[in-house]
Amino acid sequence: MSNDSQILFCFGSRPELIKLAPVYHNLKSHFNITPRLCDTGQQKDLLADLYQELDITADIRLSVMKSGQSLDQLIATLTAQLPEVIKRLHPDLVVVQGDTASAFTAAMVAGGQNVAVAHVEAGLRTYDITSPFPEEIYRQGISKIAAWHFCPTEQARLNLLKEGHPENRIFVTGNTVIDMILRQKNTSLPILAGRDGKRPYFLITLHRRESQGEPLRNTLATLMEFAITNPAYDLVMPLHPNPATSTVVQEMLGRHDNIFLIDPLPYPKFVALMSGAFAIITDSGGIQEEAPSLNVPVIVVRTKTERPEGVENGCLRLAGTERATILQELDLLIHDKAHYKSMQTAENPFGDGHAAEKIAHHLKDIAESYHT
Ligand SMILES: CC(=O)N[C@@H]1[C@@H](OP(=O)(O)OP(=O)(O)OC[C@H]2O[C@@H](n3ccc(=O)[nH]c3=O)[C@H](O)[C@@H]2O)O[C@H](CO)[C@@H](O)[C@@H]1O
Repeated sequence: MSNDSQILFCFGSRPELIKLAPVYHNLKSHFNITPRLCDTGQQKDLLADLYQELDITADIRLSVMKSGQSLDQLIATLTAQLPEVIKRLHPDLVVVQGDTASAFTAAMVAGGQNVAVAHVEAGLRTYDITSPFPEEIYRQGISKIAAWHFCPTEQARLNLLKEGHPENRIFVTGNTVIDMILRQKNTSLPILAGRDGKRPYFLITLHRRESQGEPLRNTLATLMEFAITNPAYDLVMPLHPNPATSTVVQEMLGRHDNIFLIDPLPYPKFVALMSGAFAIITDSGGIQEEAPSLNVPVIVVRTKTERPEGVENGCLRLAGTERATILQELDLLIHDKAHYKSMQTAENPFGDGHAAEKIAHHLKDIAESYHT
């Protein structure tokens, strides 16, 4: 590849940076290519420490967030600012990851400037644009624009083939988050004030937009009931900075002996917290992929998942957001040892830890083919 060839990564959230970091490091170490990085600023606070932890520096940091801003306003601001970035850097290829507003807008702007787009974590689908909302809209939109698709699983590839994408533009690589999790060094568990470290705990994260309102309240009331009736277990919950969820969580789960609400944790500490958990209750996407590599069962409090492979393999259970189904899954975990063991030992279908090197290899060839 000629030295002048340019790859630009555009991202804005914690999971995008976590999942793009292994690709970035592979391009640098195996091909001597340093991709340019444009951080849109969508989750500025969550990314602050992450750069240091991942040994990465962004070339461009936009500052697009305003308090109370809607996703439409964010997209409008990014649509106004990104063309200038792309014109100035003149990349041969723009790489986006996943399903955020930043990824969607970057793909749209790059596509509009006739710059090829490559999509990491392509082909995840529920085919319901209300769940996850608005991520399903963003990822379907990105697939329409992208010329190259890196799928974590064979199922994701089949989704894209069914939608008519050409076979020779789709690569099954595994998910880069597995590369990341397998390379995490053992970090000691964070000490939580007032918590006896010997008690088993459920780790909880909740932040999906479509759950806000009734589904979130149902889930939280159920978790409180579980905490009261099962005092031998602790519930530990790092709060997502989105006030729409954290305010309700504080109101409904605050001030209870075996419930610990904490600030978001730096990635290595969070991985340690996942590793030590009895089980995880979450609506996060990345955690559904990571936890099976740590042999920790996951209860997904969503009505749909775009990760059916995890349910089929037995590492994830889809509990929905209703009291009866959530309690049923939690009771099974604490009372049925064979069930717990089978979840704990189920194979992780989302990757083998070599996704990033495969993607980096393709990106190098692709960028070279576009370079003039
Ligand atoms: C619809 C959907 O599923 N979409 C997903 C969505 O992301 P998500 O739902 O996975 O987002 P979060 O749950 O916020 O982040 C998770 C990451 O954060 C780490 N973590 C967590 C708490 C903490 O205190 N400290 C941390 O370090 C954790 O280990 C994990 O790696 O967008 C991504 C980007 O496009 C997509 O890839 C992805 O499909």
